[in-house]
Amino acid sequence: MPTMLTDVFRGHPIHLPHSHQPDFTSLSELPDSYSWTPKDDPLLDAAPSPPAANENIPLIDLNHTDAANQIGSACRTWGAFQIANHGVPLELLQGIEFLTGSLFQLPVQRKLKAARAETGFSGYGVARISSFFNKQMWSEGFTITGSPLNDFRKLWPQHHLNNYCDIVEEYEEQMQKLASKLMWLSLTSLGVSEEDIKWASANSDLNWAQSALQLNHYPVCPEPDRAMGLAAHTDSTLLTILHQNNTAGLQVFRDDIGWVTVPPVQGSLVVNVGDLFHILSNGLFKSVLHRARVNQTRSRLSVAFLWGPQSDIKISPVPKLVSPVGSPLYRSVTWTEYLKTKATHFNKALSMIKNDIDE
Ligand SMILES: C=C1C[C@]23C[C@@]1(O)CC[C@H]2[C@@]12CCC[C@@](C)(C(=O)O1)[C@H]2[C@@H]3C(=O)O
Ligand SMILES: O=C(O)CCC(=O)C(=O)O
Ligand SMILES: [Fe+2]
Repeated sequence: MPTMLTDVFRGHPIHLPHSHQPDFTSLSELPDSYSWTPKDDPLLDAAPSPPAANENIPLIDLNHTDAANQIGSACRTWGAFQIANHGVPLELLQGIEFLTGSLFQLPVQRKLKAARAETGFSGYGVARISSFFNKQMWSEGFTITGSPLNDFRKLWPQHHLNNYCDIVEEYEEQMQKLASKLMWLSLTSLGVSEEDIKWASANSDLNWAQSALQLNHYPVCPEPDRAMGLAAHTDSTLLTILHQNNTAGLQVFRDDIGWVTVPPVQGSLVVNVGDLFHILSNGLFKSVLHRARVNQTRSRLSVAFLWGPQSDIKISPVPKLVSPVGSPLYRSVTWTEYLKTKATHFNKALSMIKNDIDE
């Protein structure tokens, strides 16, 4: 029986101060515990230098005949891109955004009834990565995997439940199909076909994949320049698909440029390459470092669909992408093993599974 995502953190309790979650709306000044300096995050002020300030991740039309190459190129240079004409109905994006908004509008005491347990996976709370930082993040989150019914029951009266569960189910189904399509488009650009990765066959019913939804809320903040919504991290996924509301905040990092803000484009979705796709592509696709900043006048919502393989699937560099004389850059790893490594070593997880290669 493969481990499900719900079991991943069983042996890895993380003490997270959910119960200290403030009522953000009541704070008119930024408490010191929320004020970040470069000591708390060395990349904090890596701003784009003026000549590069106009650079941005590409917006790719999925109906374009050259979409596969454009996606491949974006995965290599940015590790992120936006997509239009992705086929996910606008009403569904509006539906999940409405659900997310109404969840975070609930009083803190109600949200805490569905708090994520220390060894648990789903529910309400601060970001899992909070334990790696001295300062707190100006955000709250809600993680869902599988049916959200049990958690939603703790939040809402019966008459909302069917509708909200249907939205989540439909959203996950659409995202699942889209993620598989995007993975195959980007692999095609590298000359990799289904023959090369049998477990991920595009024609299978996606039984090999599993996912989680991360709902994020970044409340209005009295001093946004000193606060941090979600600290810099890479996702552990193959791919992450993100819907953001119409408030900017997501930033991606490029070594040669610095932090670049991803502007919200109505109806489009942001796609991030995660660590497992970086491994699968033998380092050709970049798992992108990203973070979320906050805003003084507008609150921000985002919904991240975190997508990876079932827990018994070993991910390793596709042999075709390892040069005939070279060796794979990474050892093989399952998503579960990787999430556990990440839960202990955070942003060092990827380098921990790197092979030692003699130059
Ligand atoms: C499957 C997962 C990926 C994730 C950890 C999680 O168990 C569920 C939440 C995900 C998330 C979202 C915010 C950033 C992140 C680093 C975190 O702390 O929780 C990611 C995790 C990840 O991709 O490693
Ligand atoms: O809110 C955002 O834009 C980023 C969210 C994110 O990175 C995540 O949930 O993993
Ligand atoms: Fe992320």
